[in-house]
Amino acid sequence: MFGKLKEKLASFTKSLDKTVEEKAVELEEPEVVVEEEVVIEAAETTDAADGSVLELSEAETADAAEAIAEILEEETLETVEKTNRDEIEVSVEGKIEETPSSNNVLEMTSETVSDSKTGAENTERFEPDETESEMKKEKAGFFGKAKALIFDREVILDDNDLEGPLMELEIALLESDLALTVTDAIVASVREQLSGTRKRIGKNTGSIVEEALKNAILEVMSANVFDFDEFLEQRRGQTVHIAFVGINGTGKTTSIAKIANRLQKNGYSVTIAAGDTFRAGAIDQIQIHADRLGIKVIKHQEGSDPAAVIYDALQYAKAHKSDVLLSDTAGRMHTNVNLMAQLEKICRVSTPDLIIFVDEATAGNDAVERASQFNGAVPISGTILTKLDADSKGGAAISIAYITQKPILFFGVGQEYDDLLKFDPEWFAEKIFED
Ligand SMILES: Nc1nc2c(ncn2[C@@H]2O[C@H](COP(=O)(O)OP(=O)(O)OP(=O)(O)O)[C@@H](O)[C@H]2O)c(=O)[nH]1
Repeated sequence: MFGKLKEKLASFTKSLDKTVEEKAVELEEPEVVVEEEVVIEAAETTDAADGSVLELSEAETADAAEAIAEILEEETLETVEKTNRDEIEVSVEGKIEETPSSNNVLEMTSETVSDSKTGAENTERFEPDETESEMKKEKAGFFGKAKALIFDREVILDDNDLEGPLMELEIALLESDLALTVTDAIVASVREQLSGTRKRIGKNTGSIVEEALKNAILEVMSANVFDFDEFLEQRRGQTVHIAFVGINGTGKTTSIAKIANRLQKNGYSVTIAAGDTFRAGAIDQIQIHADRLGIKVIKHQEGSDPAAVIYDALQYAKAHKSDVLLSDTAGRMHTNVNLMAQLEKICRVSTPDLIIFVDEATAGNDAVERASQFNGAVPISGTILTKLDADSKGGAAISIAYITQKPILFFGVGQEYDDLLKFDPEWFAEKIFED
């Protein structure tokens, strides 16, 4: 899902990660953030038989080796060369080995680094007459500090650093069918979050960029978040009328069937109004779904006044204490003035509690434009975006709530009745960043 958008966002994060990495500085006086006990415990519990080899987990050893490698500056090596003490070799295969030094020169290879940090303090620590257990603790303490050095870094990005990557982000979003205003809002939010502020980044540079982008997307997608289930729950005992509007063929009828199925599973009784009297076969189509689900359909002849059908259906639903009435309407182009006027009439006569706009995610910016136009004609309560399972770029899903200032309610993700996901901005944001 959202393959192309993911790809483009990943390219932006990668490019900015590189800048972050380049600008990251180690903190001069790091706090010891590593739990030393963990290292001590690992070392003590896996002592080799001869007592000279301490086993660490692979990850800890890799971290320790990386940490030590980082802090072994030339100057440090010189200091160590001067000290007459035991050497500690850390190999990336997972062992810390104490080896009595045959001479006082330390060798560093890509696989092996030697403990040194700063001379005097460590010279004292590794005196040969210390007990083994004390030595282990000291080593662990050293690794803790060494790791802290590497893990505790920070970065400050300025506008110059962000300019190139943010331009890349803007293009990526526009190419993913995001509306211009939404793109601008996301770029501005990312800039605001990253520019000028000190960011502690620890070891993982990637997370701050991804986090900023995720926050920005969440911000624009969370317009007037509305809980459909809660809305219905608060109205139990009344007949809630929900009308579905949109253009032709976007999945309105199928979405009505999916919602009906979901409502029934949640214990609501449902009636359907066959309000698409315009398209040949539309009444039969909704009837087929209703038969499968065991739902009563109120219908008139093809070509009759849809407002009248829906009005009748509402009276029926109320009289039969149906919890929810779902009204289908004919698909119409948002540009067709007469049909949009007819839609206004339907909504005036039957006063729906919710008007749900249905469009397909694959339509990208067109869907956003249509949502905006429908919302101008009748006050939509929210959107169902269908066909997210098809190759949508993801832009419409991000833009539509921001442009209409009405929430996305559900995503259609297939042709089966259960292929309906309740919208959750967090889920969406996770989805576009998952591997
Ligand atoms: N892949 C996929 N197909 C869907 C989804 N929702 C609907 N469809 C398919 O889209 C096609 C059109 O769906 P309809 O429900 O007939 O669309 P409509 O908006 O009612 O069409 P009109 O009656 O012409 O206004 C059908 O083949 C559906 O099975 C979805 O979420 N994913």
